[in-house]
Amino acid sequence: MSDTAAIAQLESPATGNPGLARSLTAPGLVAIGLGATIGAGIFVLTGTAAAQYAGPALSLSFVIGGIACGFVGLCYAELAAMIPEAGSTYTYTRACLGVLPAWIIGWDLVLEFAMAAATVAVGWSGYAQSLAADFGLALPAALASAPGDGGLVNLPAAGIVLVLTALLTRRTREASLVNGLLVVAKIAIILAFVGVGAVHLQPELWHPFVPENAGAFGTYGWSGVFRGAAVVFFAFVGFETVATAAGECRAPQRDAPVGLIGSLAISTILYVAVAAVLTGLVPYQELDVADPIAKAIDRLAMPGLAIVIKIGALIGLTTSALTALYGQGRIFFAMARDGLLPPLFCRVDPETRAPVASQVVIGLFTAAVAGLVPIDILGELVSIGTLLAFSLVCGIVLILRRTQPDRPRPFRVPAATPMAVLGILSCLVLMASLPADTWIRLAIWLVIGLAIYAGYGRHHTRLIRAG
Ligand SMILES: NC(=[NH2+])NCCC[C@H](N)C(=O)O
Repeated sequence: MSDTAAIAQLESPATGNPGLARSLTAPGLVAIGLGATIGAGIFVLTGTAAAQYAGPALSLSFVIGGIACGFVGLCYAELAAMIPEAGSTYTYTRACLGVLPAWIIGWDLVLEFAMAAATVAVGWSGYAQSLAADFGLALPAALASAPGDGGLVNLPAAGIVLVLTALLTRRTREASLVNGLLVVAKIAIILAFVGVGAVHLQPELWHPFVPENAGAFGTYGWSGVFRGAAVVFFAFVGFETVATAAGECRAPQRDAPVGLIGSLAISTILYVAVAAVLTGLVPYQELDVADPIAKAIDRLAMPGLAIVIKIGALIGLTTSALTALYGQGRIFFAMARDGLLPPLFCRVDPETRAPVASQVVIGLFTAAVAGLVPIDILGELVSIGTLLAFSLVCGIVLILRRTQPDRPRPFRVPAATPMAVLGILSCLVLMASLPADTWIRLAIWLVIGLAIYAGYGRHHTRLIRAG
């Protein structure tokens, strides 16, 4: 569980609460960012992205993703420092554009959070099964993967979501220390992989660096590099969690951007290194597996290390899924308070002060998704949903510079107009690189959201505003 700031805010629903301790410094923010960010993207999706889209050029895909997030990160920093109710994209949209756009974005954020949690859970299941196999244990095939992947239900994926949900219904105050330790463990594992792998590299596997396009957009070639970037964009999702903690840092104008860009830079460097090592150890065509890092280590015939790495991956995936589930609870909390969702979602348990009912509903939904949908479909849906939210954040920065030029901005994006426009453009390019199916799924998701708004939110926000 990474962001204590968010927890504190949830525990005292009056947002902008003066009681929030301003205790976080830049390194603490960087740790929050890394805790929320490093997970299934690097441990799982790198495999398919290299095998199906980018080949060895996957490291370049990560560079592209990192640059796009850099523009967006600066925009987040400006909004986080400016709108003290810094919650999430939902809160910014609600404050700047009104109820309907806020609902659309809030609904879109379900992709970025609940669906991300489901994606990570499927990745967790892959590593857990791979670890169990090292000890001769295996699940019946029907319980090992989703229907689209040849099973009936992915039981470990659904199970981990339910376990984490149970955790989230409890008090989570001392979470930050634990988070710090887990982040260190996660990074140590990645560095160990990069270090050991670097010694055994077979550079000839990097040639050709950009494999020739196989005749369809996105299958290798430069379009494959961009599709790879759009798919592994998932790996960057979560760095913006730092923005939610801006209200708790000592000097937000300095620390928020350092925290955002710092955690982004560190994760980008780690990702590029992992992608390079991975594709230098295993022919990219063979990486189409649920546990690519483990597969690479298996080749080195170091069984001890393989087990350590798998455990490390499981730890990393657990924190990533936990923060995503937690963040979803918090977004629904804000939306329910505005009347866009039933009051159940902002009910806080008097004893644990956690939004218990809401976490349970979210947990059941997410567990079902994790049990039934294959990881590539989920990951791409998360990427497109997040890219949409990110481009909106850049747009809001631009709109507010027009409409509210005098509002105090403790942090200002340098060269705001070009930066925000570049942010929007890079998000759009990545979205455009995703398969048509993903666009259709996004459209269906948004239509369902609009129907719910018409049937529920529209009437209830009016009531709340009138009362
Ligand atoms: N707040 C979130 N949406 N968290 C999910 C983050 C997913 C993370 N980037 C990963 O690769 O596992």
